[in-house]
Formats: sequence, structure tokens, C-alpha cells
Amino acid sequence: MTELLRVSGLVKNFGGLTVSSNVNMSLKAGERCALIGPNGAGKTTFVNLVTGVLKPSAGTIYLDGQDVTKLPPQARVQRGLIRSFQIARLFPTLTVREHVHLALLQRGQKTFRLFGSLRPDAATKAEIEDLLAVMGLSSVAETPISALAYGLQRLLEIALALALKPKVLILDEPAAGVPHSESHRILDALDRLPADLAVLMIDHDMDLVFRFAHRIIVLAQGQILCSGSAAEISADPKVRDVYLGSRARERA
Ligand SMILES: Nc1ncnc2c1ncn2[C@@H]1O[C@H](COP(=O)(O)OP(=O)(O)OP(=O)(O)O)[C@@H](O)[C@H]1O
Repeated sequence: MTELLRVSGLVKNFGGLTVSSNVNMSLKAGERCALIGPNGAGKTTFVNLVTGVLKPSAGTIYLDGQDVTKLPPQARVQRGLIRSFQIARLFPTLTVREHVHLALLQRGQKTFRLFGSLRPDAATKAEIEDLLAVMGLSSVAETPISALAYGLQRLLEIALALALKPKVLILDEPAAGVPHSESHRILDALDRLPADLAVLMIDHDMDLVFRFAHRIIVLAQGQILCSGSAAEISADPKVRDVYLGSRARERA
């Protein structure tokens, strides 16, 4: 399978604090991978480095074989590196369908007139309906996002990310705010993601991570502690130590 993301020797220092310390990892087409680690491990920093929000102190990031280390976030998006949208920042009164349409317009970099008609052509219409169906959102297509339940908001975030035709999709806490009893809806939708997409999930919910990911990377103090299957990770005493250690520090 094609290697779509490679991170090599990634270092990030904030003053004297090293938050990413020689991180090496790669993701192939079709992989379902997760990045976990206790609070402060450097997960958000890692995602910000990969997506271009932060500049690394050292190291290289390759997307589909091309060095993108010096490219700004939008140029990485155009090359297929997509992080799931934060819906709270979008337009509360627009409907689910209108949001998907806007994401498709963004991909095509077509401008739209603020007071003009926003009528999609037939191909765009079909793509909108496909994305809604894949994410299980067809029945709420006309609902404004301000009235959408958390679980459905999370699904819309994934639909918006898919609208940008990702090669590598970064899912940042895809079930945030969703009651545990409903997280299966998110997992069901994630099962329907395009097979050749490379997915990196960052989440604290171990049930979700263990059910979704074939490979799990554990980050601790900015370094990769270990990686492996759910069974390997849950049996690794090093993993238990960093989680228990961080909880003990939180209590102190
Ligand atoms: N801009 C910054 N300046 C200085 N230190 C920072 C900055 N951003 C993050 N840090 C520090 O880097 C470390 C890693 O933070 P990061 O947010 O990447 O961890 P995380 O694994 O995402 O944590 P959480 O699970 O709590 O979100 C923390 O010690 C944090 O205080």
C-alpha cells in the first residue's frame, strides 16, 4: 500500500521545553491508526505540526511522497491532508446540507455570492447526497446545525472533512461530547469511510480507539513510547505506567 504520510525526526521545542522529541511515524493508504497518550503527552502539538499550524524545530513531513514541511496549512489541505472541522466555528443557522455544499465549494475554490443563489449543479447535488448518506445524515439534511445533537454534529464534521477529498484524514476527538452509549453511531459511520483513506484518530476514549484502530501509537512526554495492536497496547506495562503515573500526578 502507498505510504501517504511520513513524519521523520520531528522535534518541537517551546523555549527550553521539548514537546515533540524525534517523532518518527508513517501512515499507509487504508490504515486506521490512533494516537493516544496521557494529558500533556504532545498529541495536539503533533497534529499542529503535521497540519502546519506549528513550525517544527527540526524534522520533515512528507505527504504522499512530497516534502510539505515548509508549506502553510491551506497548501497541505489542497494536497489532501485534512483535519476534521470544528463545527462550532461554522454558521449555526445554515442547514446540514448547506454546510456540506459549502465544503464542496471550498474544495473547488469556487466563490459564492453572499446574496446570490447557492444552487448546486447536478454532480455537486449527487455528491452532497452521497456524503450525507455515508455519514448517516440524510434524515437531518434540512436541520440547522444549531439544532443538531452532539453525535450528529460530530458526523457532520467528518462529512465536511470528506468533502475536501482527503488522502490523510486526522480525526481529532471524533466523539467529543457524545454520550458513551451513542459512540457506536460514530464507529458505524467510521466503518463506512473510503477504504483507501489513511486515518489518524486522536482520542482519549480507549473503547473507541481500540475498536477503530488497527495500530495504536502511544505518545508520552513528546516521544513514541510504543505502537501496536489494541491487544499489544493494553498488555504493555509501559502504557499502564504512563497512564497511572499521569493520574497520580494529577491527584497530587
Ligand atoms: N504554545 C505553547 N507554549 C509552551 N508550551 C506549550 C505550548 N503548547 C503546548 N505546550 C506544552 O506542551 C506539552 C504538550 O501539550 P499538548 O497540548 O500537545 O499535549 P496533549 O497530549 O495534546 O494534551 P491533552 O491530552 O491534555 O490535550 C504540554 O506540557 C503543554 O503545556
